[in-house]
Amino acid sequence: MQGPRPVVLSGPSGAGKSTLLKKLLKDYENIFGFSVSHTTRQPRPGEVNGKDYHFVTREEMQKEIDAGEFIEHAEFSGNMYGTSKGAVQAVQAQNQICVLDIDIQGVKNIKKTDLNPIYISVQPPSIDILEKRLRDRKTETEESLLKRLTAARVDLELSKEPGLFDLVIINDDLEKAYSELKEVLLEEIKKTQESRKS
Ligand SMILES: Nc1nc2c(ncn2[C@@H]2O[C@H](COP(=O)(O)OP(=O)(O)O)[C@@H](O)[C@H]2O)c(=O)[nH]1
Ligand SMILES: Nc1ncnc2c1ncn2[C@@H]1O[C@H](COP(=O)(O)OP(=O)(O)O)[C@@H](O)[C@H]1O
Repeated sequence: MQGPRPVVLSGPSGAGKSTLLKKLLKDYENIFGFSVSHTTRQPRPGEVNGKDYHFVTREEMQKEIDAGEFIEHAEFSGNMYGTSKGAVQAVQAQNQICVLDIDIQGVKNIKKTDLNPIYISVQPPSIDILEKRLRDRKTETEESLLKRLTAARVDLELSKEPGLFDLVIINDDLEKAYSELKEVLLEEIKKTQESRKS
């Protein structure tokens, strides 16, 4: 595949993936581009259709999956999520580093493709801290919060598989976690900046 290597950010819901990603996209506006996933979950206040997600019905999404338009898709906490070929192509067409925010099933399925990204797992310091962050975020009902915590335990267990991730970032202090993220991406950032000059 042409262009810079994509980046996969995975890890439990509430671990801080979106927070880290937003910082990265803000600091390196032209370097990184977000792969906008499809989902059947309801938008949260402030989320923008086409920017945070493509919000679709289950029927619409299944139709596109059947038509072969998705690189990967998964069921998470009662909703469908997936990366369309178009989402990745839109970023790569800009010669930007494509960043995907996907769950661990997505990671396993992306491994079967030729995308060849850098795999990073963002993890909380503990399950208790994760629960507090998810509660404080105030985006979930009690039911979806409990589902996310169950999925988080599974995620943390499966993430121990040797070689699954190139890097595990424990997101305790946000600035420290962000520095670790930038550090691992430095080479790709430099390459992309260089290619802009020539
Ligand atoms: N496999 C897969 N997972 C996704 C995709 N988009 C988002 N996810 C994952 O779905 C989970 C739930 O995402 P979301 O509902 O936005 O909740 P949040 O992570 O708590 O903000 C997270 O683990 C995301 O990484 C996708 O396209 N494919
Ligand atoms: N290092 C951190 N310390 C304290 N709170 C954090 C930290 N990182 C993220 N948060 C907060 O935790 C919540 C979950 O983070 P978020 O980025 O939404 O996680 P994810 O995208 O992985 O679901 C958010 O309210 C966010 O502001």
